[in-house]
Amino acid sequence: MAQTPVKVTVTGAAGQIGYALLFRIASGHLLGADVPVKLSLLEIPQAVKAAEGTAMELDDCAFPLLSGIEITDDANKAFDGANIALLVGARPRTAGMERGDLLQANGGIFGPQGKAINDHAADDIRVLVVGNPANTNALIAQHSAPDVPAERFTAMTRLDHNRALSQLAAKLQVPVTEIKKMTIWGNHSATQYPDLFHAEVGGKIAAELVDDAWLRDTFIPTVAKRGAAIIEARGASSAASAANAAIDHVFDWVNGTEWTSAAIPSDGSYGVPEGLISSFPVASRNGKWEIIQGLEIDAFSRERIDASVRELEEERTAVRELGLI
Ligand SMILES: NC(=O)C1=CN([C@@H]2O[C@H](COP(=O)(O)OP(=O)(O)OC[C@H]3O[C@@H](n4cnc5c(N)ncnc54)[C@H](O)[C@@H]3O)[C@@H](O)[C@H]2O)C=CC1
Ligand SMILES: O=C([O-])CC(=O)C(=O)O
Repeated sequence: MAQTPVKVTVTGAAGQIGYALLFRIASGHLLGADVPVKLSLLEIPQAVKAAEGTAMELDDCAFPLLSGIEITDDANKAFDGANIALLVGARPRTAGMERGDLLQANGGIFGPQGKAINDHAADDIRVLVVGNPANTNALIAQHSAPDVPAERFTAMTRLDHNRALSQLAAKLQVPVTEIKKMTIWGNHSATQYPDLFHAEVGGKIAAELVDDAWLRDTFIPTVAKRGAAIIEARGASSAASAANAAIDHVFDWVNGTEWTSAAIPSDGSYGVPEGLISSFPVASRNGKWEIIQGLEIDAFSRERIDASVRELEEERTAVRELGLI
């Protein structure tokens, strides 16, 4: 008998990341080439028609693994029975908007979506938040879903991880596949810390293969500010690379990996306050993320991890004060 399709809900489905993401989910890249999927697209009412257009194109691909598509502006329907939720739709910061306004606006999206997940999703629901500010949006959704195990709420730093791999590979003139144990720590923001002191290239520590000035003044800021550089160059934020990273995150979560980066709820490891959704070096075993333990953190790394974690704490305090968590 054919396997029951996995229900994948994508919010912001008519947006630019949605357009790059849906076709790869439907063609088997999210879960595997033998796993049938059912897509559920959640959009705001004004964008439902555009999502319907994307669904027409999905139909026109005749993907063998795509067993159905539903489109709605009702979160309760969209997450009903969902096994995977990709929360992409978010309120972008616009001119004149204060940080508090941005958090409040996103609270109005991620709070109700978290509740709908809580009330309607399947027991094995896994949530990846892509929409910015991703870590704190994930925290808001998680707090609105008290019946879902907290560790099922994650935020995306895989794009930062992939950017770090690519920058280092270009510098050392090696294929990305030669780089192991790359880590992004902290927030998906300019304070994130891409760590070369645990990354290895051909068995050697990456930080020892590059000069200090390049690591500090070129590598770290290039990775951390890559999102802004893409916006500057394209006139729009990263879309296909963000979709690709979302695919990588979920594929590894479900199918396993020995080392990558993901923002997951802290258990207090590495001095990151419990409950913050912060990026760590992680493995995925038996369908669960585990923080890789036992790494030595020197003073240089400590300072940078702490700075990014401080920003996450400030965001948590701000959403607490707004009553969003
Ligand atoms: N974590 C990461 O590494 C990255 C995160 N991003 C973030 O991803 C988000 C989406 O980016 P794009 O697709 O380029 O934006 P976009 O503006 O093209 O699309 C967003 C879509 O979300 C929809 N939407 C808004 N509110 C919604 C709601 N309540 N329910 C359902 N849908 C809703 C909009 O109608 C729109 O179609 C942004 O917040 C962006 O900053 C982008 C790149 C990387
Ligand atoms: O700032 C944005 O919207 C895009 C973003 O997160 C990234 O490219 O890392």
